[in-house]
Amino acid sequence: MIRLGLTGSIGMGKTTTADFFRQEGVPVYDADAAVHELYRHEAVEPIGAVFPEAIVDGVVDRSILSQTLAQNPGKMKALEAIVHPLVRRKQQAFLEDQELAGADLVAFDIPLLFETGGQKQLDKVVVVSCDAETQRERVLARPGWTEEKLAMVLARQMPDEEKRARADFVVETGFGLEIAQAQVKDIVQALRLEADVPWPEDE
Ligand SMILES: CC(C)(COP(=O)(O)OP(=O)(O)OC[C@H]1O[C@@H](n2cnc3c(N)ncnc32)[C@H](O)[C@@H]1O)[C@@H](O)C(=O)NCCC(=O)NCCS
Ligand SMILES: Nc1ncnc2c1ncn2[C@@H]1O[C@H](COP(=O)(O)OP(=O)(O)OP(=O)(O)O)[C@@H](O)[C@H]1O
Repeated sequence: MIRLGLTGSIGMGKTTTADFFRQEGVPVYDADAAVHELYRHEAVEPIGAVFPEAIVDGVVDRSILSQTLAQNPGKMKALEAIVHPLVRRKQQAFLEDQELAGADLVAFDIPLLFETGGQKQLDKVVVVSCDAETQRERVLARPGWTEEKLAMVLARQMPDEEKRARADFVVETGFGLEIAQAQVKDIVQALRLEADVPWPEDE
């Protein structure tokens, strides 16, 4: 089984690109979705111990958490120390399920893949990328996002240029959906060919 990482900085188009992989029949683990789920269940208690104001009706309120972090960016480290080990556990469970199901190719959509060293457990990495101005416009168009919040997030992410340099494949999302989808098809085809190569027989 080939384990493919899918990463890219904020607003680069990871979610959209992950859906193109799903359309090619590739099961995709979604780290952001895992965090959303954790904020309703396992992460509520440990986050409540450090950020009591962020627990509303028994779940983590992301907008309150964001406000706390904007006032005190140093607290992001404490949050990551709680969230990242829980996310890794969910990722491991996904991998085991897919191994049992006999999948030939699986992808892991992980925003902070390089920043957390997660690529070491994967075989190849796809970086999703576009120009910085398009990225900024996309993020600031989202409700609740400001220049300050974007700067706080970007400061904790590896620069796009460095990610591109480390990639096995780059999907360009600044030229429309069709071009990006065609690139995904090519990547999946190349990886499936690689996975099909039979091992040389023992002599
Ligand atoms: C800061 C929070 C509250 C903002 O929530 P909100 O719903 O507004 O945004 P969302 O979670 O969709 O994040 C949007 C993007 O921000 C980036 N981002 C999120 N957390 C981080 C982080 N700790 N460091 C760098 N970038 C981050 C990612 O590119 C992500 O895709 C939230 O992102 C959070 O709790 N982050 C800490 C957990 C974490 O590290 N998640 C990253 C994926 S494992
Ligand atoms: N290939 C593309 N062509 C045109 N627009 C795109 C393309 N890929 C993504 N977009 C647009 O860019 C925006 C951000 O995309 P998406 O939500 O997939 O990014 P993301 O990397 O998952 O973001 P985040 O890291 O912030 O969660 C969306 O409005 C999406 O429609």
